[in-house]
Amino acid sequence: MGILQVQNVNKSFGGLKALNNVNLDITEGTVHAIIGPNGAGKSTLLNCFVGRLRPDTGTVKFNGRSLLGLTPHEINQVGVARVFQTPEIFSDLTLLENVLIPALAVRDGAFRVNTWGRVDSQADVRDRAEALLADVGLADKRHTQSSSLSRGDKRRLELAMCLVQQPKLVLLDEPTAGMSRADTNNTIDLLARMSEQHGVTKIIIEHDMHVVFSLADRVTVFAQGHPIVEGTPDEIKGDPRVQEAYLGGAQV
Ligand SMILES: Nc1ncnc2c1ncn2[C@@H]1O[C@H](COP(=O)(O)OP(=O)(O)OP(=O)(O)O)[C@@H](O)[C@H]1O
Repeated sequence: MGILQVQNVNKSFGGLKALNNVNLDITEGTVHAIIGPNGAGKSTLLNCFVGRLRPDTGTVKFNGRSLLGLTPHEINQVGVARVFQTPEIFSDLTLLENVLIPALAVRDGAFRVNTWGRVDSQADVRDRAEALLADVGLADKRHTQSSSLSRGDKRRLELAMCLVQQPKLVLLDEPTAGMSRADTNNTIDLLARMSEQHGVTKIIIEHDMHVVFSLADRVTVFAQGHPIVEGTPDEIKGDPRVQEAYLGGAQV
């Protein structure tokens, strides 16, 4: 049984069927990429995993437990974390403070102002936050205000904010969108190292095939709200159904 099981999920917006009978089984410890042309339903699916959208029908189970009806915070608490396309960080706070907030929130159930006052005495949480900032290459900047970071560094910070929660499943929405090739390659290296060190299961939505083929163990290709092909990167490369789905768009 996979760590995440999606069965017969449908989601419509008015007359538009964004997800059409989706079945997916994500194996624990793997990197699973979801690709497909614009409008194929990838983000809608991710939103159903994190409680931002509720499917019209079907089930989404994480470690055998239904996620449907849970709030985004509750889903976070059971071990599912999401890294957004646009980093969601607190610009006025330092990098270390940014990493401490989700660490304390996940430990205490919610972030409370009176908890903040005791942060310095929370050696375990602080040590973990500092270690993760070092992991993502931001140790030197830990006392810097986050608003001054480059886009690439902001994404690295968000990754540390995600991993400090010790999630079992991480959902990454276009982790290299808008990055230079050099920053993209650094992010690929970082994500690969994260898989080795933390063994976290990852679902990646990505348009950049270089990223997909560098990181993914399995790939599911979506078209018009439905998974049309699933396999290893080698299996889906050159599959005529995939080429057809993109209609001459991204070369797979
Ligand atoms: N909140 C919404 N209300 C109405 N239609 C929506 C909503 N969210 C998504 N859609 C539509 O559902 C379809 C699937 O969109 P979705 O964003 O899931 O695709 P995607 O594969 O993530 O695309 P992209 O790669 O461009 O991000 C699209 O036709 C989109 O316009």
